[in-house]
This record gives sequence, structure tokens and C-alpha cells, in this order.
Amino acid sequence: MRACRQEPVPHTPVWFMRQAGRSLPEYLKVREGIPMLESCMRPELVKEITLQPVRRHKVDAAIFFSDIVVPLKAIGIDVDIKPGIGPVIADPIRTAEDLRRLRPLEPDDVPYITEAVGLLVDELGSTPLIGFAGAPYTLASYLVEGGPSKNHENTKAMMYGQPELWAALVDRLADITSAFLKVQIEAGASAVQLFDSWVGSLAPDDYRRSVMPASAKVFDAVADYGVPRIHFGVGTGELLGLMGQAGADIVGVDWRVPLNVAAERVGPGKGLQGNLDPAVLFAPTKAVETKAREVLHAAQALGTSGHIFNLGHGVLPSMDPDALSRLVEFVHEASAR
Ligand SMILES: Cc1c2[nH]c(c1CCC(=O)O)Cc1[nH]c(c(CCC(=O)O)c1C)Cc1[nH]c(c(CCC(=O)O)c1C)Cc1[nH]c(c(C)c1CCC(=O)O)C2
Repeated sequence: MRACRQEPVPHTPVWFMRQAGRSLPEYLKVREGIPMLESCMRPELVKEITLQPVRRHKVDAAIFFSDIVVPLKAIGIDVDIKPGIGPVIADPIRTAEDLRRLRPLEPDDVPYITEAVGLLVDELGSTPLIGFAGAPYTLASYLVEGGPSKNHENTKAMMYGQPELWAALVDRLADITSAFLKVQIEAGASAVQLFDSWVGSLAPDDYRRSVMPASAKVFDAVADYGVPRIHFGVGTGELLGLMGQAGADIVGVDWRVPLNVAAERVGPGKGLQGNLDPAVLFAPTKAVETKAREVLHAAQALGTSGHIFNLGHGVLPSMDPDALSRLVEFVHEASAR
């Protein structure tokens, strides 16, 4: 939390996107036979899965175990998460008529989120819990395409061809996302991360015109709580400055842009999170440490303690959990001040 506020820290804090999940045998064990979205609705299970990587890796933060499509499911969208594929939407949103199915999210739609966050905050003590949600563009991409997409062609066709419908769609999603984050913050989450995983598919002008207003609406909606707001996407080198301007306090960076370059793009007053290439974890320990040290050195360009160490994207299911635990220890030792 001090790093989020760019205050002095004893060492650089570290957590991993997707630290909970299939890389951990204890996760596979408790999830056995329970579909992904159902597991997100069982508070005791959510608590256990969220705590697993904190216990094992000694990371400095917990990330709430849920999924970006949980609020969509909660308002009645027919969505499922297919193993090895990702979220699949039975009836994609393509017309003004379809848009009516996206009703506002009320806290009563997600009582299991409030309960799970409450259980976790009690258990975590001084370790912060990071809440999260999907950003309007990434959620819109799943809703319009009907599932994961490489080129986002239907999404972009709507964005370029029906700008009013598109604006209405991302505006509704901004409200749903804001409501989902508020539930987590009010239940005790210490910080929030807005995942815009697929926004790197856009050119800066299109981002500024068609996406930034909706993302900014989300950041504004939670501004008064004073909790740090992290914003992350993949392949966003050209968007980093704008993603900061949208209202993030900390900008997440993937491995394609060194943190010293990212610091220039994001500008003063904001922190950075990242950005070790997840694939580095498959190399021998010495190589992992060399690459991790490069990340720590590049972060010094910030001139403040506003760096949170993370991977440039999520933990991969085939990763060796012990390599992740070793990396946490290394980051703590190599950055000790
Ligand atoms: C794009 C996206 C999704 N979900 C999420 C994003 C943004 C982050 C990113 O860019 O990776 C966010 C997410 N999903 C999950 C978390 C949990 C917290 C954590 O980071 O540990 C978080 C933060 C759990 C999950 N969400 C999912 C799993 C795997 C489910 C399983 O165990 O089978 C987990 C642990 C399912 C999911 N859900 C989604 C995908 C692409 C998948 C993977 C599908 C697959 O490969 O099987 C959509």
C-alpha cells in the first residue's frame, strides 16, 4: 500500500497476476468437480483459493479469486467459462435490442462477493486484498464476439460502424464495472485493479475516442474511496500514457516496454506495476534472477518507491510454483533498502 502511494518501502512489494489457479496443486485439489463460475460464488472456497498463493509464495498482496465475467453472470447474461478456452457468451450483444439485457448491477446481485471479501479481510490481517474487475473494452470484446477473439473484428466493426451503439455499450459496462468494484471496496478491499487485457489491440486515437471515456468513468466512480487504482492491459506500449490519464494511480506494464521507458510515457506522479516476462520463469534460476534484477533497476527511473513487482501478464498453468516462490524471495532480498 505504501508503494501504491509512492512512499518509502523496506523492499519492493511483489504479487503475481493469476497467482491463484492452475499452477498450484492445492488449487486443482479444491476446485475438483466444481465449475469455474460456480466456485466464484462459494465464499469459503473463494477465501481458501485466494489465500493459497499468499501462504505458499509469501507474496505481499492477495488478489481476489473471481473472474471478470462474474458481474455479467450476476445480471443474467448467459456466460460460461470453458476450460482451456475462456468466457463464452451464448447470445452475443450486437444490437440496440441486445443492449437491454445489460441491466445495472446491484450489490444484492453479488452477496457472495461481499461475504467472500469480508472473510478474506478478516483472515489476511495486514496483507492487502486487491479487488478487480474487467474494463469496458475487454468485457465488450467478450460480449460482442461471444467468446475469446484474436482480431476483435465484430467488436471493432461496432466501434467504427455504430459509434452510438458502441458508446452506449461501454457506458453501461462502465456502470456495471464501477458497481462491482464498489462492492469489493465497501467490503474491505485495499486496492483495485481494472483489467483491460485486450485493449492493446487499439491504436491510441481510437482508444482516446472510443474507450478512454468509459474507463475514466470507472476510475472516477471509485475515486472518493481513496483506494489505489491499478490499470493493466497487454501490448499497451503505445497506450500507457493514456491509460494513466484515464485515472489510474498505478499503470501495469507488460514485458515489451522496459519500466524506465514506461515511466517516461506514464509521466510523474504515478506508480508502475510489472513487468517480468512470464516465460522467463521457465529458464534456470540464475536467468530468472538476472531478468528480475533488470526489472528492479529499470524501475529506479521512477525516482520514487512507486514500483510493484509483478509479471508482465498472468502466471501460466504449467509454471513451477517453486520458481515463483524463489522469485518472491529474490525480489525482497535484491530490493531491500
Ligand atoms: C481476460 C481475463 C479473464 N479473467 C480475467 C482476465 C483478466 C486477466 C488477464 O488478462 O489474464 C481475470 C481473472 N481471472 C481469474 C483471476 C483470479 C485472481 C488471480 O489473478 O489469481 C483474475 C484476476 C481467475 C481465473 N479465470 C479463469 C481461470 C481458470 C479456470 C480453471 O481453473 O479452469 C482462473 C483461475 C478462466 C478464465 N477467465 C478468462 C480467461 C481468459 C480464462 C482462462 C481460460 C482457460 O485457459 O482455461 C477471462
